[in-house]
Amino acid sequence: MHNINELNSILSEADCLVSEAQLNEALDKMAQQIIDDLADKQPIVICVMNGGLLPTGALLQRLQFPLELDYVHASRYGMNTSGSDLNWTRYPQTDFKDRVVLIVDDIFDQGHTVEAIIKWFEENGARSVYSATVINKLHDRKVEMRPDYIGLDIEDRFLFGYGMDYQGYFRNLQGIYAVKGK
Ligand SMILES: O=P(O)(O)OC[C@H]1O[C@H](OP(=O)(O)OP(=O)(O)O)[C@H](O)[C@@H]1O
Ligand SMILES: Nc1nc2[nH]cnc2c(=O)[nH]1
Repeated sequence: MHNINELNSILSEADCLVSEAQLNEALDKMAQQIIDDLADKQPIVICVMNGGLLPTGALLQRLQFPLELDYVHASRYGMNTSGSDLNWTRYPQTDFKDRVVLIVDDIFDQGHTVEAIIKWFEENGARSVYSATVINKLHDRKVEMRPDYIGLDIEDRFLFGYGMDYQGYFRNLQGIYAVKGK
């Protein structure tokens, strides 16, 4: 457990890059695009834990059509930050063979996570795989593909809030912050 005074000063000194209102506007636009494309496709929405939790909940509230929900946990950070191999600790339980799948995550940074998850679903029998991330971080260290639905482009800093953690904390914030000086 971290010192609460240190955590509070990280938050109070951080730069707020995206407000709750800006997040909601971006989520509304993403949801409308998803509705236009998938409302008649009975997709399986896949939340990529842990970061995808808030974005998935926010999108689901805006998607009032027939869909199913499942989640995966597949992570490269903390294990091997340079490679694209994922450490899967939870596979989906819903039968997605020949189904349309929508992957939802918080951030598309280098893109290895979303790219590898899409590939896994495609190789294991999904009919088609779409992807959505609230944040796209702007830099030139990325994989070639891009998510089908992106909320906001953000500068290349260490971010937290709205799914993203600072040392395990602050995933719950209704805004996106950058650590001071980073
Ligand atoms: O685009 P990339 O460079 O691959 O990075 C993005 C991934 O990193 C974070 O997850 P992380 O593996 O840290 O796990 P978490 O969701 O539990 O925080 C985030 O939630 C994305 O899944
Ligand atoms: N918390 C956090 N996780 C990430 N995973 C990939 N990029 C980031 C980031 O900027 N912040």
